Amino acid sequence: MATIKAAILGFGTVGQGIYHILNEKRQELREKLGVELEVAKILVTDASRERVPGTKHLMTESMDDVLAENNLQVVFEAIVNEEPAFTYLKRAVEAKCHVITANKVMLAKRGEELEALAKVNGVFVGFEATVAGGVPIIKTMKNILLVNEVSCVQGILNGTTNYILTKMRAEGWSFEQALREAQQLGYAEADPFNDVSGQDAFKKLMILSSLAFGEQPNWAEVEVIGIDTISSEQVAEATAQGLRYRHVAEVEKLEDGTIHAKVAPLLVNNEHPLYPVDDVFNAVTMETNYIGTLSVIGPGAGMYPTASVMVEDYAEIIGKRAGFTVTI
Ligand SMILES: NC(=O)C1=CN([C@@H]2O[C@H](COP(=O)(O)OP(=O)(O)OC[C@H]3O[C@@H](n4cnc5c(N)ncnc54)[C@H](OP(=O)(O)O)[C@@H]3O)[C@@H](O)[C@H]2O)C=CC1
Ligand SMILES: N[C@@H](CC=O)C(=O)O
Repeated sequence: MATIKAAILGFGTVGQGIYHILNEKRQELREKLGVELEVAKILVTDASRERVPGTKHLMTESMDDVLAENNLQVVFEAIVNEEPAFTYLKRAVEAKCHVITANKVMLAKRGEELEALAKVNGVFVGFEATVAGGVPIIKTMKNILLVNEVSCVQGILNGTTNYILTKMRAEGWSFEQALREAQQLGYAEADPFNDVSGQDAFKKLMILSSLAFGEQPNWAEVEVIGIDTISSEQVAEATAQGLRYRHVAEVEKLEDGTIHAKVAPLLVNNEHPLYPVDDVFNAVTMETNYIGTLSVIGPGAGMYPTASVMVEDYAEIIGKRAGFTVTI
């Protein structure tokens, strides 16, 4: 049986999740895909620290070392920020590797460039994990767009902020306490300012805009308001009135063809579809011309939901490459 060699860039919450799932599902993946997968290298900033027992020999701090691996075919990327992630993935694509990323900061800005480069090099870019964690919004939207036009996308795109708002309301926790817990659970970004300021939801919204409309609005013109201005008193007051705070991202194509986007907290009553969406859950609603209104809901962050969709991307890419659809 042929062996596919893979590298994992970043070995924090998401990177470790990928490693665990690949190990736990090794045999099933081998049976479904007809190939063996071997994790050959793991890139981190500090290779002296063994995060998972038995992985020290795979660790490196050098992308040159990763790309020097003979016959490397797949690169999973779970590091942070636009650079050096984009440069690493560009080099991987030029070396004819398929790339699968969770990095929405990089993809929102450089996704089109990366996909164009991948096309030229005959490889695929998997990016399901960049938006809404374990919610399969990218593949759902790609399918819908085969037939439909999407006019508007709205939803909760950040798990950390929804978790914080839920805990402040339902448990009476302070903002700080809820954020600390979200960090411990692996939901928050390395710099959680990106979550609470709305920047993380904004980057995800821009990825959805590219997919739905083939373009993004001018970033400077998008109003982005986080949840860091909402006090415990405001949450309690809303609850007393039967209302809940939700952090909502929305992008729509107007009749004149312009794209309008906004990220901001919204007070909703019990008739609003986002009212029951609690905890780390995300929800995305699309308005389409043939299907009508469609929503997908699920865990928006965390080790296993995120890593799962990345391994699903891997299975889909390997299947496509071999000319078949992977089925259960
Ligand atoms: N956590 C989640 O629920 C989700 C996260 N994501 C995205 O996935 C990515 C990873 O997130 P997460 O796992 O939570 O983050 P972590 O902070 O837990 O892990 C980041 C990892 O990347 C490594 N790293 C960072 N910069 C570099 C670099 N320049 N070179 C080599 N390695 C580097 C770190 O190395 P070291 O260990 O040495 O510090 C660490 O292992 C981010 O882009 C995030 O936005 C997407 C969906 C959900
Ligand atoms: N920090 C992000 C992680 C997933 O993208 C979030 O909380 O949604």
